[in-house]
Amino acid sequence: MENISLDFNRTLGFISQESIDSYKADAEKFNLALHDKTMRGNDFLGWVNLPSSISNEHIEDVEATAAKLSAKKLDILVVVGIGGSYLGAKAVIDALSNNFQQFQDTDAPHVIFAGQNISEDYLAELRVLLQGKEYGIVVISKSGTTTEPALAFRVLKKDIEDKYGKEEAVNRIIAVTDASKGALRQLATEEGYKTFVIPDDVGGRFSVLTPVGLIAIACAGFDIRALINGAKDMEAQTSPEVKFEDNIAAQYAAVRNELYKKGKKIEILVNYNPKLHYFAEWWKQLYGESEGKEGKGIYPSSVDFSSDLHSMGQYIQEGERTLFETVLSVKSVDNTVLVPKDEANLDSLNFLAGKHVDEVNKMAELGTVLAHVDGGVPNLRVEIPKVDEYYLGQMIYFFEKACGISGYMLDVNPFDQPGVEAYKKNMFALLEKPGYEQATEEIKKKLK
Ligand SMILES: O=P(O)(O)OC[C@H]1O[C@H](O)[C@H](O)[C@@H](O)[C@@H]1O
Repeated sequence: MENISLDFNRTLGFISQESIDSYKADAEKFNLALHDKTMRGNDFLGWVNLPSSISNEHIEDVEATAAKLSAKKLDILVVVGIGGSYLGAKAVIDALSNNFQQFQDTDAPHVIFAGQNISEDYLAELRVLLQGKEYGIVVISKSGTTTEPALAFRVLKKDIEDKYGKEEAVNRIIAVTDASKGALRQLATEEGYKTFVIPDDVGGRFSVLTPVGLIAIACAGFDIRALINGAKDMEAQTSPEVKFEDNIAAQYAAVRNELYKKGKKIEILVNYNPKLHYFAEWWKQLYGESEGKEGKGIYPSSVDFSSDLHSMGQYIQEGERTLFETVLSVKSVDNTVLVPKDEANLDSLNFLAGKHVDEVNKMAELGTVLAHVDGGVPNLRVEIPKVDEYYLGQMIYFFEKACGISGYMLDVNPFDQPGVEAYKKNMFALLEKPGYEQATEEIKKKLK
Protein backbone atom coordinates (compact mmCIF):
# COMPACT_ATOMS: atom_id res chain seq x y z
CA MET A 1 0.00 0.00 0.00
CA GLU A 2 1.35 3.44 -0.89
CA ASN A 3 1.20 6.37 1.50
CA ILE A 4 0.76 10.07 1.17
CA SER A 5 4.14 11.77 1.18
CA LEU A 6 5.61 15.20 1.89
CA ASP A 7 8.21 16.95 -0.25
CA PHE A 8 9.64 20.21 1.10
CA ASN A 9 12.69 20.44 -1.20
CA ARG A 10 11.28 23.56 -2.80
CA THR A 11 11.40 25.43 0.50
CA LEU A 12 15.15 24.93 0.77
CA GLY A 13 16.09 28.03 -1.21
CA PHE A 14 14.29 30.03 1.49
CA ILE A 15 15.13 28.13 4.65
CA SER A 16 18.00 25.74 5.27
CA GLN A 17 17.87 22.03 5.98
CA GLU A 18 19.84 22.75 9.17
CA SER A 19 17.20 25.18 10.38
CA ILE A 20 14.51 22.57 9.76
CA ASP A 21 16.55 19.89 11.53
CA SER A 22 16.91 22.19 14.52
CA TYR A 23 13.23 21.51 15.24
CA LYS A 24 13.86 17.79 15.68
CA ALA A 25 14.03 17.75 19.47
CA ASP A 26 10.98 19.96 19.90
CA ALA A 27 9.00 18.11 17.24
CA GLU A 28 9.61 14.79 18.95
CA LYS A 29 8.92 16.24 22.39
CA PHE A 30 5.67 17.87 21.30
CA ASN A 31 4.54 14.75 19.47
CA LEU A 32 5.08 12.74 22.64
CA ALA A 33 3.25 15.41 24.66
CA LEU A 34 0.19 14.94 22.44
CA HIS A 35 0.18 11.25 23.35
CA ASP A 36 1.16 11.68 27.01
CA LYS A 37 -1.19 14.64 27.44
CA THR A 38 1.38 16.76 29.22
CA MET A 39 0.97 20.15 27.53
CA ARG A 40 -1.65 22.85 26.95
CA GLY A 41 -5.11 21.76 25.94
CA ASN A 42 -4.52 18.24 27.23
CA ASP A 43 -8.22 17.68 27.90
CA PHE A 44 -8.84 17.84 24.13
CA LEU A 45 -6.54 15.11 22.91
CA GLY A 46 -9.08 12.35 22.34
CA TRP A 47 -8.43 12.58 18.59
CA VAL A 48 -4.79 11.46 18.95
CA ASN A 49 -5.57 7.75 19.38
CA LEU A 50 -9.05 7.91 17.98
CA PRO A 51 -8.50 5.98 14.71
CA SER A 52 -6.89 3.02 16.47
CA SER A 53 -9.45 2.97 19.25
CA ILE A 54 -12.71 3.05 17.28
CA SER A 55 -14.46 -0.22 18.05
CA ASN A 56 -16.09 -2.48 15.52
CA GLU A 57 -19.38 -2.18 17.45
CA HIS A 58 -19.26 1.58 17.08
CA ILE A 59 -18.68 1.37 13.34
CA GLU A 60 -21.49 -1.18 13.07
CA ASP A 61 -23.83 1.15 14.96
CA VAL A 62 -23.01 4.01 12.57
CA GLU A 63 -23.40 1.75 9.53
CA ALA A 64 -26.67 0.28 10.81
CA THR A 65 -28.08 3.74 11.51
CA ALA A 66 -27.10 4.90 8.04
CA ALA A 67 -28.65 1.78 6.51
CA LYS A 68 -31.87 2.29 8.46
CA LEU A 69 -32.16 5.84 7.21
CA SER A 70 -31.27 4.82 3.67
CA ALA A 71 -33.95 2.12 3.79
CA LYS A 72 -36.43 4.97 3.80
CA LYS A 73 -35.33 5.69 0.21
CA LEU A 74 -34.31 9.21 1.07
CA ASP A 75 -33.73 11.64 -1.77
CA ILE A 76 -31.94 14.00 0.55
CA LEU A 77 -30.19 13.89 3.89
CA VAL A 78 -29.92 17.33 5.47
CA VAL A 79 -26.93 17.64 7.78
CA VAL A 80 -27.35 20.55 10.18
CA GLY A 81 -24.13 21.86 11.72
CA ILE A 82 -21.41 24.51 11.47
CA GLY A 83 -17.61 24.65 11.79
CA GLY A 84 -16.27 21.34 12.99
CA SER A 85 -19.78 19.92 12.94
CA TYR A 86 -20.00 20.57 9.20
CA LEU A 87 -16.69 20.87 7.37
CA GLY A 88 -15.28 17.37 7.89
CA ALA A 89 -18.29 15.58 6.46
CA LYS A 90 -18.58 18.14 3.66
CA ALA A 91 -14.88 17.76 2.82
CA VAL A 92 -14.96 13.97 2.64
CA ILE A 93 -18.28 13.69 0.82
CA ASP A 94 -17.32 16.28 -1.79
CA ALA A 95 -13.93 14.65 -2.33
CA LEU A 96 -15.53 11.26 -2.95
CA SER A 97 -18.60 12.33 -4.91
CA ASN A 98 -19.13 12.79 -8.59
CA ASN A 99 -18.51 16.40 -9.63
CA PHE A 100 -22.13 16.59 -10.76
CA GLN A 101 -23.57 14.67 -7.85
CA GLN A 102 -26.74 16.74 -7.67
CA PHE A 103 -27.74 15.49 -11.13
CA GLN A 104 -26.97 11.83 -10.47
CA ASP A 105 -29.54 9.14 -9.81
CA THR A 106 -28.04 7.33 -6.85
CA ASP A 107 -29.18 4.81 -4.26
CA ALA A 108 -27.64 6.86 -1.50
CA PRO A 109 -29.30 10.15 -0.57
CA HIS A 110 -27.85 13.44 -1.70
CA VAL A 111 -26.28 15.00 1.36
CA ILE A 112 -26.85 18.72 1.70
CA PHE A 113 -26.06 21.02 4.58
CA ALA A 114 -27.89 23.58 6.67
CA GLY A 115 -27.16 25.62 9.78
CA GLN A 116 -23.75 26.58 8.37
CA ASN A 117 -24.98 30.12 7.68
CA ILE A 118 -27.83 32.40 8.76
CA SER A 119 -29.12 33.21 5.29
CA GLU A 120 -32.89 33.51 5.19
CA ASP A 121 -32.86 32.86 1.45
CA TYR A 122 -30.84 29.67 1.93
CA LEU A 123 -33.33 28.32 4.46
CA ALA A 124 -36.35 29.42 2.45
CA GLU A 125 -35.05 27.77 -0.71
CA LEU A 126 -34.10 24.64 1.21
CA ARG A 127 -37.63 24.36 2.63
CA VAL A 128 -39.10 24.59 -0.84
CA LEU A 129 -36.69 21.94 -2.11
CA LEU A 130 -37.51 19.58 0.74
CA GLN A 131 -41.28 19.87 0.29
CA GLY A 132 -41.30 17.57 -2.69
CA LYS A 133 -38.60 15.17 -1.46
CA GLU A 134 -38.15 12.21 0.84
CA TYR A 135 -35.69 13.37 3.48
CA GLY A 136 -34.11 12.91 6.86
CA ILE A 137 -32.03 15.13 9.12
CA VAL A 138 -28.79 14.68 11.03
CA VAL A 139 -28.40 17.53 13.50
CA ILE A 140 -24.90 17.98 14.91
CA SER A 141 -23.63 20.29 17.62
CA LYS A 142 -20.98 19.43 20.16
CA SER A 143 -21.96 22.23 22.51
CA GLY A 144 -25.61 21.83 21.61
CA THR A 145 -26.04 25.58 21.88
CA THR A 146 -24.60 27.04 18.66
CA THR A 147 -27.02 29.59 17.22
CA GLU A 148 -26.76 28.83 13.51
CA PRO A 149 -27.59 25.10 13.61
CA ALA A 150 -30.11 25.57 16.44
CA LEU A 151 -31.98 28.14 14.37
CA ALA A 152 -31.96 26.02 11.22
CA PHE A 153 -33.03 22.92 13.11
CA ARG A 154 -35.89 24.76 14.78
CA VAL A 155 -37.25 25.58 11.31
CA LEU A 156 -36.53 22.17 9.75
CA LYS A 157 -37.85 20.21 12.74
CA LYS A 158 -41.24 21.85 12.40
CA ASP A 159 -41.32 21.15 8.66
CA ILE A 160 -40.37 17.48 8.97
CA GLU A 161 -42.97 16.98 11.71
CA ASP A 162 -45.60 18.73 9.60
CA LYS A 163 -44.76 16.55 6.61
CA TYR A 164 -44.43 13.12 8.22
CA GLY A 165 -46.15 13.51 11.59
CA LYS A 166 -44.26 13.66 14.87
CA GLU A 167 -43.83 9.91 15.23
CA GLU A 168 -42.28 9.30 11.82
CA ALA A 169 -40.20 12.48 12.10
CA VAL A 170 -38.48 10.91 15.10
CA ASN A 171 -37.43 7.99 12.89
CA ARG A 172 -35.92 10.42 10.40
CA ILE A 173 -33.87 12.54 12.78
CA ILE A 174 -30.49 11.67 14.25
CA ALA A 175 -28.76 13.91 16.76
CA VAL A 176 -25.00 14.02 17.33
CA THR A 177 -24.03 15.95 20.45
CA ASP A 178 -22.45 15.92 23.88
CA ALA A 179 -23.12 12.91 26.14
CA SER A 180 -25.04 14.94 28.69
CA LYS A 181 -24.68 18.72 28.27
CA GLY A 182 -26.43 21.23 26.02
CA ALA A 183 -29.84 22.02 24.65
CA LEU A 184 -29.58 19.53 21.78
CA ARG A 185 -28.97 16.63 24.19
CA GLN A 186 -32.04 17.65 26.18
CA LEU A 187 -34.16 18.01 23.06
CA ALA A 188 -32.99 14.66 21.67
CA THR A 189 -33.79 12.92 24.95
CA GLU A 190 -37.23 14.49 25.17
CA GLU A 191 -38.09 13.73 21.55
CA GLY A 192 -36.54 10.26 21.57
CA TYR A 193 -34.12 10.75 18.68
CA LYS A 194 -31.42 8.23 17.93
CA THR A 195 -28.28 9.92 19.20
CA PHE A 196 -24.53 9.60 18.89
CA VAL A 197 -22.06 11.10 21.32
CA ILE A 198 -19.19 13.45 20.49
CA PRO A 199 -16.51 12.54 23.03
CA ASP A 200 -15.74 15.29 25.54
CA ASP A 201 -12.06 15.23 24.68
CA VAL A 202 -12.43 15.67 20.91
CA GLY A 203 -12.82 19.28 19.79
CA GLY A 204 -15.10 20.12 16.87
CA ARG A 205 -12.37 20.66 14.29
CA PHE A 206 -10.78 17.30 15.19
CA SER A 207 -14.08 15.40 15.15
CA VAL A 208 -14.53 14.19 11.56
CA LEU A 209 -13.72 10.60 12.52
CA THR A 210 -16.38 10.59 15.24
CA PRO A 211 -20.09 10.28 14.36
CA VAL A 212 -19.93 14.02 13.56
CA GLY A 213 -18.45 13.07 10.21
CA LEU A 214 -19.02 9.34 10.01
CA ILE A 215 -22.84 9.30 9.98
CA ALA A 216 -23.17 11.63 7.02
CA ILE A 217 -20.29 9.99 5.16
CA ALA A 218 -21.83 6.53 5.65
CA CYS A 219 -25.27 7.79 4.62
CA ALA A 220 -23.73 9.20 1.44
CA GLY A 221 -22.68 5.64 0.63
CA PHE A 222 -18.95 5.82 1.37
CA ASP A 223 -16.71 3.33 3.12
CA ILE A 224 -16.06 4.65 6.62
CA ARG A 225 -13.94 1.62 7.47
CA ALA A 226 -11.44 2.50 4.76
CA LEU A 227 -11.44 6.13 5.92
CA ILE A 228 -10.70 5.06 9.50
CA ASN A 229 -8.05 2.59 8.30
CA GLY A 230 -6.23 5.33 6.43
CA ALA A 231 -6.24 7.49 9.55
CA LYS A 232 -5.14 4.53 11.66
CA ASP A 233 -2.16 3.86 9.41
CA MET A 234 -1.18 7.52 9.57
CA GLU A 235 -1.56 7.43 13.36
CA ALA A 236 1.05 4.63 13.38
CA GLN A 237 3.31 6.40 10.89
CA THR A 238 3.38 9.60 12.95
CA SER A 239 3.57 8.03 16.40
CA PRO A 240 6.16 9.22 18.95
CA GLU A 241 8.29 6.14 18.20
CA VAL A 242 8.82 7.41 14.66
CA LYS A 243 11.80 9.71 14.50
CA PHE A 244 11.64 13.19 13.02
CA GLU A 245 13.37 12.17 9.77
CA ASP A 246 10.56 9.70 9.02
CA ASN A 247 7.62 11.58 10.47
CA ILE A 248 5.94 13.72 7.82
CA ALA A 249 3.60 15.39 10.32
CA ALA A 250 6.54 16.53 12.44
CA GLN A 251 8.41 17.70 9.34
CA TYR A 252 5.45 19.66 8.00
CA ALA A 253 5.07 21.35 11.40
CA ALA A 254 8.77 22.23 11.48
CA VAL A 255 8.95 23.57 7.93
CA ARG A 256 5.89 25.80 8.24
CA ASN A 257 7.09 27.19 11.59
CA GLU A 258 10.50 27.99 10.15
CA LEU A 259 8.91 29.66 7.13
CA TYR A 260 6.69 31.66 9.49
CA LYS A 261 9.75 32.85 11.40
CA LYS A 262 11.25 33.98 8.10
CA GLY A 263 8.24 36.20 7.43
CA LYS A 264 6.07 33.79 5.45
CA LYS A 265 2.88 34.58 7.33
CA ILE A 266 0.33 33.18 4.90
CA GLU A 267 0.00 29.56 3.85
CA ILE A 268 -2.01 28.77 0.76
CA LEU A 269 -3.35 25.24 0.46
CA VAL A 270 -3.47 24.53 -3.26
CA ASN A 271 -5.42 21.87 -5.11
CA TYR A 272 -5.69 20.99 -8.78
CA ASN A 273 -8.85 18.98 -8.30
CA PRO A 274 -12.14 20.76 -7.57
CA LYS A 275 -13.26 17.84 -5.42
CA LEU A 276 -10.74 18.98 -2.81
CA HIS A 277 -12.17 22.48 -2.43
CA TYR A 278 -13.89 21.66 0.85
CA PHE A 279 -10.94 19.69 2.12
CA ALA A 280 -9.17 23.05 2.13
CA GLU A 281 -12.09 24.62 3.97
CA TRP A 282 -11.81 21.90 6.62
CA TRP A 283 -8.04 22.48 6.81
CA LYS A 284 -8.55 26.23 7.21
CA GLN A 285 -10.71 25.74 10.28
CA LEU A 286 -8.25 23.20 11.67
CA TYR A 287 -5.25 25.51 11.39
CA GLY A 288 -7.02 28.86 11.74
CA GLU A 289 -8.73 28.06 15.03
CA SER A 290 -5.76 26.10 16.35
CA GLU A 291 -3.01 28.63 15.67
CA GLY A 292 -4.54 32.05 15.19
CA LYS A 293 -4.36 33.42 18.73
CA GLU A 294 -2.26 35.51 21.11
CA GLY A 295 -1.41 37.79 18.17
CA LYS A 296 0.30 34.93 16.35
CA GLY A 297 -0.22 32.28 13.71
CA ILE A 298 0.10 31.56 10.00
CA TYR A 299 -3.01 32.74 8.16
CA PRO A 300 -4.40 29.67 6.37
CA SER A 301 -5.89 30.33 2.96
CA SER A 302 -6.64 28.25 -0.11
CA VAL A 303 -6.96 28.31 -3.88
CA ASP A 304 -8.37 25.98 -6.52
CA PHE A 305 -5.97 25.75 -9.45
CA SER A 306 -5.87 26.14 -12.31
CA SER A 307 -9.13 28.16 -11.91
CA ASP A 308 -7.60 30.63 -9.48
CA LEU A 309 -4.41 31.01 -11.51
CA HIS A 310 -6.63 33.25 -13.59
CA SER A 311 -7.54 35.38 -10.60
CA MET A 312 -5.23 34.99 -7.61
CA GLY A 313 -2.29 33.77 -9.70
CA GLN A 314 -1.08 37.33 -10.28
CA TYR A 315 -0.90 38.11 -6.57
CA ILE A 316 0.84 34.86 -5.73
CA GLN A 317 3.42 35.42 -8.47
CA GLU A 318 4.19 39.06 -7.77
CA GLY A 319 2.37 40.38 -4.70
CA GLU A 320 3.71 40.80 -1.19
CA ARG A 321 6.30 38.08 -0.46
CA THR A 322 4.73 36.79 2.73
CA LEU A 323 3.28 33.65 1.20
CA PHE A 324 4.11 29.99 0.97
CA GLU A 325 2.16 27.23 -0.71
CA THR A 326 1.31 23.66 0.23
CA VAL A 327 0.12 21.77 -2.82
CA LEU A 328 -2.21 18.78 -2.53
CA SER A 329 -1.03 16.82 -5.54
CA VAL A 330 -3.14 13.84 -6.58
CA LYS A 331 -1.14 11.19 -8.43
CA SER A 332 -3.86 9.18 -10.20
CA VAL A 333 -7.19 10.26 -11.57
CA ASP A 334 -10.23 7.97 -11.78
CA ASN A 335 -11.29 8.65 -15.37
CA THR A 336 -9.84 9.06 -18.83
CA VAL A 337 -10.32 11.92 -21.25
CA LEU A 338 -7.87 12.06 -24.14
CA VAL A 339 -7.40 15.26 -26.13
CA PRO A 340 -8.89 14.65 -29.60
CA LYS A 341 -7.11 15.54 -32.84
CA ASP A 342 -8.82 18.28 -34.80
CA GLU A 343 -8.17 18.69 -38.54
CA ALA A 344 -8.65 22.46 -38.56
CA ASN A 345 -6.53 22.92 -35.41
CA LEU A 346 -7.76 26.48 -35.05
CA ASP A 347 -6.95 26.43 -31.33
CA SER A 348 -3.44 25.09 -32.12
CA LEU A 349 -3.86 22.32 -29.58
CA ASN A 350 -3.01 19.41 -31.88
CA PHE A 351 0.36 19.10 -30.11
CA LEU A 352 -1.65 17.73 -27.20
CA ALA A 353 -3.68 15.26 -29.27
CA GLY A 354 -3.71 11.81 -27.70
CA LYS A 355 -2.57 13.07 -24.30
CA HIS A 356 -4.53 12.69 -21.08
CA VAL A 357 -6.12 15.89 -19.79
CA ASP A 358 -4.48 15.03 -16.46
CA GLU A 359 -1.06 15.29 -18.11
CA VAL A 360 -1.87 18.88 -19.00
CA ASN A 361 -3.06 19.44 -15.42
CA LYS A 362 0.17 17.97 -14.05
CA MET A 363 2.28 20.22 -16.27
CA ALA A 364 0.19 23.20 -15.17
CA GLU A 365 1.01 22.14 -11.60
CA LEU A 366 4.73 21.73 -12.21
CA GLY A 367 4.97 24.90 -14.26
CA THR A 368 3.17 26.84 -11.55
CA VAL A 369 5.32 25.48 -8.74
CA LEU A 370 8.49 26.45 -10.61
CA ALA A 371 7.15 29.91 -11.44
CA HIS A 372 5.99 30.55 -7.88
CA VAL A 373 9.26 29.37 -6.35
CA ASP A 374 11.13 31.61 -8.82
CA GLY A 375 8.79 34.41 -7.76
CA GLY A 376 9.67 34.00 -4.08
CA VAL A 377 6.99 31.61 -2.84
CA PRO A 378 8.35 28.52 -1.06
CA ASN A 379 6.53 25.34 -1.91
CA LEU A 380 5.61 22.18 -0.04
CA ARG A 381 3.95 19.29 -1.77
CA VAL A 382 1.75 16.60 -0.28
CA GLU A 383 1.40 13.78 -2.78
CA ILE A 384 -1.78 11.74 -2.53
CA PRO A 385 -1.80 8.45 -4.48
CA LYS A 386 -5.51 8.87 -5.26
CA VAL A 387 -8.61 10.49 -3.84
CA ASP A 388 -10.37 7.67 -2.03
CA GLU A 389 -11.56 6.95 1.51
CA TYR A 390 -8.26 5.42 2.59
CA TYR A 391 -6.04 8.30 1.52
CA LEU A 392 -8.49 10.90 2.79
CA GLY A 393 -8.19 9.16 6.16
CA GLN A 394 -4.41 9.46 5.92
CA MET A 395 -4.64 13.14 5.00
CA ILE A 396 -7.05 13.94 7.83
CA TYR A 397 -4.84 12.40 10.47
CA PHE A 398 -1.64 13.79 8.93
CA PHE A 399 -2.94 17.35 9.06
CA GLU A 400 -4.42 16.89 12.55
CA LYS A 401 -1.20 15.52 14.00
CA ALA A 402 0.91 18.18 12.30
CA CYS A 403 -1.47 20.83 13.61
CA GLY A 404 -1.03 19.71 17.21
CA ILE A 405 2.77 19.68 16.92
CA SER A 406 2.83 22.96 15.00
CA GLY A 407 0.64 24.72 17.57
CA TYR A 408 2.95 23.66 20.37
CA MET A 409 5.95 24.90 18.34
CA LEU A 410 4.18 28.25 18.08
CA ASP A 411 3.66 28.14 21.85
CA VAL A 412 -0.11 28.45 21.82
CA ASN A 413 -2.87 26.16 23.03
CA PRO A 414 -3.92 24.56 19.71
CA PHE A 415 -7.12 23.17 21.20
CA ASP A 416 -9.11 26.19 22.29
CA GLN A 417 -10.81 28.96 20.32
CA PRO A 418 -11.61 31.79 22.75
CA GLY A 419 -11.71 34.35 19.95
CA VAL A 420 -14.87 33.03 18.33
CA GLU A 421 -16.96 34.19 21.30
CA ALA A 422 -16.54 37.90 20.55
CA TYR A 423 -18.96 38.03 17.62
CA LYS A 424 -21.46 35.84 19.44
CA LYS A 425 -21.54 38.22 22.41
CA ASN A 426 -22.13 41.22 20.13
CA MET A 427 -24.78 39.39 18.10
CA PHE A 428 -26.71 38.44 21.23
CA ALA A 429 -26.38 41.95 22.61
CA LEU A 430 -27.71 43.40 19.36
CA LEU A 431 -30.56 40.89 19.30
CA GLU A 432 -31.34 41.80 22.94
CA LYS A 433 -31.07 38.26 24.24
CA PRO A 434 -32.29 37.99 27.84
CA GLY A 435 -29.29 38.11 30.16
CA TYR A 436 -27.37 40.43 27.81
CA GLU A 437 -29.05 43.67 29.00
CA GLN A 438 -25.84 45.40 30.00
CA ALA A 439 -24.01 44.32 26.83
CA THR A 440 -26.97 45.59 24.80
CA GLU A 441 -26.75 48.96 26.46
CA GLU A 442 -23.00 49.17 25.86
CA ILE A 443 -23.12 48.10 22.24
CA LYS A 444 -25.92 50.55 21.47
CA LYS A 445 -23.70 53.38 22.73
CA LYS A 446 -21.00 52.28 20.27
CA LEU A 447 -23.43 52.52 17.41
CA LYS A 448 -24.46 56.13 18.07
O1 LIG B 1 -20.50 21.72 17.31
P1 LIG B 1 -20.81 23.04 17.86
O2 LIG B 1 -20.69 23.11 19.37
O3 LIG B 1 -22.18 23.53 17.39
O4 LIG B 1 -19.74 24.08 17.34
C1 LIG B 1 -19.59 24.39 15.99
C2 LIG B 1 -18.42 25.32 15.77
O5 LIG B 1 -18.70 26.60 16.29
C3 LIG B 1 -17.91 27.17 17.30
O6 LIG B 1 -18.27 28.52 17.48
C4 LIG B 1 -16.43 27.01 17.12
O7 LIG B 1 -15.79 28.13 16.60
C5 LIG B 1 -16.06 25.81 16.28
O8 LIG B 1 -14.83 25.31 16.73
C6 LIG B 1 -17.11 24.76 16.29
O9 LIG B 1 -16.70 23.67 15.51
